[in-house]
Amino acid sequence: MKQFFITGTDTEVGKTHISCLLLKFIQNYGHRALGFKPIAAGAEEAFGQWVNDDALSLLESSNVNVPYNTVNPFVFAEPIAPHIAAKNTGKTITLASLSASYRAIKATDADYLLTEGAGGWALPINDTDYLYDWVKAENLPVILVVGLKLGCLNHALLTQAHMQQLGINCVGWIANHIDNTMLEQQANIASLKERLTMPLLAIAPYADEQAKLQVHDVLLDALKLR
Ligand SMILES: Nc1ncnc2c1ncn2[C@@H]1O[C@H](COP(=O)(O)OP(=O)(O)OP(=O)(O)O)[C@@H](O)[C@H]1O
Ligand SMILES: C[C@H](N)[C@H](N)CCCCCC(=O)O
Ligand SMILES: [Mg+2]
Repeated sequence: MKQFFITGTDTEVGKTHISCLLLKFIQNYGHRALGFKPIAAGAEEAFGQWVNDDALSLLESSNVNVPYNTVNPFVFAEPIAPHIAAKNTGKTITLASLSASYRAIKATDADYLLTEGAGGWALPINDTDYLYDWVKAENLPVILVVGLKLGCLNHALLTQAHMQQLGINCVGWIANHIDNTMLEQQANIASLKERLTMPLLAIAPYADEQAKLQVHDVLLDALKLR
């Protein structure tokens, strides 16, 4: 099973959007692809349980059928920082519980498992640990989604610097056009290409969910599709 962790330069930068496009892209190569959203904050009650839109989108874009709770083991009603939501509801997210949930979803027959983070790279999960501690413990290769907006240079460069400090294998970044009013979009992509040491894997246009990724050949290598 090939496994990747999808992080982003911030919350609301398109991690779910890109993860869903990647799941479909991988399926076009004849593989079984499944999404995992270990921690989600912001949910509504449906079918007698709390469900989160990201997890539902990932599930819809997957071609492996698994129960909701397997895709999203930690779900909180309030759209707030998950460690605060956990504290408010008397729950604790631990590295061990994340890994136990991960073992459960890895027991499926998926060829590809894409895990979407929550928020940006440095997401607290409890008083002491961060989601990146889990990514490191699981030794997951990472794909960084850069939401193109003013401020993304700082976010992308700091994220890269921290990943390098931790010895994380970031296989590449994806430029996601989330703000069609942004000035100098191409110059910003060029600035990132000059400064990020990992390859640009794809560019996602500003568009609805049917949008196609502009795929660079390196994406196939990064995803081990060839
Ligand atoms: N390429 C795009 N073009 C237009 N809208 C986009 C694009 N990518 C994302 N969006 C929109 O931006 C919003 C945030 O995207 P998305 O939910 O994928 O972000 P996220 O990083 O997964 O957020 P979260 O931190 O909540 O998980 C959504 O409304 C989504 O539809
Ligand atoms: C609710 C939101 N959409 C995400 N699911 C959670 C974002 C957490 C951000 C934490 C932070 O860095 O401040
Ligand atoms: Mg999301």
